Amino acid sequence: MPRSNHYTGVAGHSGASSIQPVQAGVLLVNLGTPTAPTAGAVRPYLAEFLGDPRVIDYPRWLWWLILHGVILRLRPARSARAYAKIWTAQGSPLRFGSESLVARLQAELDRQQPGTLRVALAMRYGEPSVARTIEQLQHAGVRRLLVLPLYPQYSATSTGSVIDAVADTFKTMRWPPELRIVNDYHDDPGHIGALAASIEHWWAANGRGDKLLLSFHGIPERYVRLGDPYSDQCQRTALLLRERLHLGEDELLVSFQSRVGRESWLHPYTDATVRRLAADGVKKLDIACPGFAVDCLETLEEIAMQNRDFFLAAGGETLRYIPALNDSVEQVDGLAALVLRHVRGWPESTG
Ligand SMILES: C=CC1=C(C)c2cc3[nH]c(cc4nc(cc5[nH]c(cc1n2)c(C)c5CCC(=O)O)C(CCC(=O)O)=C4C)c(C)c3C=C
Ligand SMILES: [Fe+2]
Ligand SMILES: [Fe+2]
Repeated sequence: MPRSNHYTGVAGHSGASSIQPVQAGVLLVNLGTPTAPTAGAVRPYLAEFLGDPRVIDYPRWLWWLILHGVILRLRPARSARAYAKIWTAQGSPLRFGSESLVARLQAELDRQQPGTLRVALAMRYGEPSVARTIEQLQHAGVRRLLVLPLYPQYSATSTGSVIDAVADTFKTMRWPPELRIVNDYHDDPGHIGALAASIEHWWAANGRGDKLLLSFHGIPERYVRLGDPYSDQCQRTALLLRERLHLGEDELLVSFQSRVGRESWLHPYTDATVRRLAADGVKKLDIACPGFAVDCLETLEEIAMQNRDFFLAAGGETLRYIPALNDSVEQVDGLAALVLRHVRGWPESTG
């Protein structure tokens, strides 16, 4: 393949003069979501997501056979039924929640530092893609790019994959912008403060359960053995949050959800934990999912519906899901502070 055909030219940069000088682009990246709650729309989404070697690292030929021969025949219909339960008039919660967060973050950054930062949203899988969004920022004159994956805890399967997508895009550009990538913000004081405030506000409005369970998305334990810091970062977030909320060790628990496949994933599993708590006599259980910046299938369906049913069936009385930070003032303020810290030192001119 002639490499030169892949490069996007610098022509797009000429757009810079027609708008206010933009100092830096801020690219928020979330996972991505199907375009409709149907098997036909879920299949290509799952094919891209589960075809990513960062997510599933089996030998390509073997995994290709399993993925296309078995999983993509069965899972799309099942996942579509789950998506249908949380789909709204505005579409997928992950998508409109992320869009609203980006709009509010732009407004807040404009208020604090008028005209200097341009915020955009990309999805790791599906649209708007990382490649197309970076190219649009480049066309708008952005010569400095801060990438902020919306994953508070680093995992190679999530954040690492966003880094791949950015690197792949840069490979196609003749004149890529300067680059900074936030690896994680699991212990960022603004973020911990935002989580604590949102849980406290929710308790003030709705009362408090007997225990608070923090459920994080799981990953295979093998990935942690290979050096993924995800598990440590989840535990650290939980500890910092427990201290901020002044809770005892037995009042706040951690578990891991959304296991896929046969390998052993991070323990304890959320479904086994809610059943055990009910069996131990816990009647009112509150669950929050601090690893998810925005509500999505994994929180609204898996936690608020499926795990609620498990808890009630095992003898619990009420399981209440405390919403993600979404586009709240707490999240917007926390991320605005994080962004301003990370762009510090980038000079005024657009280069
Ligand atoms: C099979 C391997 C998977 C790994 C590893 C994994 C890690 C991981 N995922 C998130 C965040 C989200 N995952 C979401 C959905 C989802 N996750 C997997 C599989 C793995 N995730 C699948 C197959 C799906 C699709 C739904 C399904 O069929 O069950 C979502 C929600 C998307 C939405 O549209 O609402 C998020 C968000 C993280 C943070 C992570 C590693 C830490
Ligand atoms: Fe996932
Ligand atoms: Fe799930």
